[in-house]
Amino acid sequence: YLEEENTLRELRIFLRQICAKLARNKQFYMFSKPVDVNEVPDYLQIIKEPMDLETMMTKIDLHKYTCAQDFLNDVDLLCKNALEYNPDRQPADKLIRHRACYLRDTAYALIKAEMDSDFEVNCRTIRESR
Ligand SMILES: CC(=O)c1nc(NC(=O)[C@H]2CNCCN2)sc1-c1cc(O)cc(O)c1
Repeated sequence: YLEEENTLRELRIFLRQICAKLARNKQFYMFSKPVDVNEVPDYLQIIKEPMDLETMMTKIDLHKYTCAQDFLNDVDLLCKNALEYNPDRQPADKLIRHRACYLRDTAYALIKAEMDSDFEVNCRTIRESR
């Protein structure tokens, strides 16, 4: 009903700002679009549920997120995928793992800093009621 739609609209506007800010960061370039299987051919054999910032932006527009935690669950998935696909101690893997953890921690910090906690409680209530 109307108040709920206003709340969810405000959530989408907020999440688009967070997602755009993450996508602007050059360090997160490799997380900004779906993994290119030509670049990493074995990726889909190892990672069963890929996630990236462009897909998350599309999910916002498709009203797939009804609270900030739903969005952060996809941030966690993106990060977990990078840790699983890059387990080695070699520098290339360690750098990608570091950037994935930095992206995750940045997303949580941005949302905690910029989101009213009772706004998120309101969103969770709407999510539970649907
Ligand atoms: C996103 C991700 O997790 C990713 N991981 C990689 N790991 C490696 O290449 C490691 C794997 N272990 C052995 C040494 N190489 S490349 C890569 C990636 C980077 C892009 O610029 C675009 C893209 O679509 C995917």
